[in-house]
Amino acid sequence: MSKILILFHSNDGNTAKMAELVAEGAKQIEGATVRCLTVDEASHEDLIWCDGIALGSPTNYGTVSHQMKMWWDKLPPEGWGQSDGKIGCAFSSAGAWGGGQELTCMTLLTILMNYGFLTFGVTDYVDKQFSPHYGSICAGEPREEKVKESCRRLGRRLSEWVSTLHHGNKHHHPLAQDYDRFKHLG
Ligand SMILES: Cc1cc2nc3c(=O)[nH]c(=O)nc-3n(C[C@H](O)[C@H](O)[C@H](O)COP(=O)(O)O)c2cc1C
Repeated sequence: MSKILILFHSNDGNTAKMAELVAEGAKQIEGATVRCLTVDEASHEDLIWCDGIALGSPTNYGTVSHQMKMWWDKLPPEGWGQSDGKIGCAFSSAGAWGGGQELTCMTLLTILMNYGFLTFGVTDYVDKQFSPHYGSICAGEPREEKVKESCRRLGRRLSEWVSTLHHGNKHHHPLAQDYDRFKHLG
């Protein structure tokens, strides 16, 4: 069983909607159990529980929200070093395209790296000139199908990696999938 945690903060619901789509994608791989929790709902036990995490925050001044940072800052120090080798990825909503979403994703990934998570990007093109290379990003709420699919693909990829690397299911490796990952390339 792949244990997937979607952990997010959202002031106005946009990142929350992304989180639901990431969860939807994660469930596309058989054997995935998903917990989709806000920073107010999640505890350190959820972090210990998971094999893989998708971390989502609104972009606030080009970086993570203080609520997201606080969640990590308040973790018990003895939990540090317990997540080495787990898989991690990131997503963020900002007010505008180019509003700093990828900077936020990189900061989220940096937090995960500090905890020993193996972080990944997604090479797929989910639409023409549209890819979640450094994590799924969105301006406002996810409305367009390509944005929604980018969130689903991130979650699916997380489940694919967890199933492959943690449970030895080679048929779940991204390169073994039969959907067209680069249909829109070019
Ligand atoms: C304190 C604060 C700082 C913000 N900083 C940025 C920013 O740097 N770039 C941007 O494009 N939008 C910025 N925004 C807008 C939010 O990122 C945007 O509304 C986002 O969709 C909110 O996501 P949420 O609904 O999950 O809270 C900021 C909003 C707030 C409240």
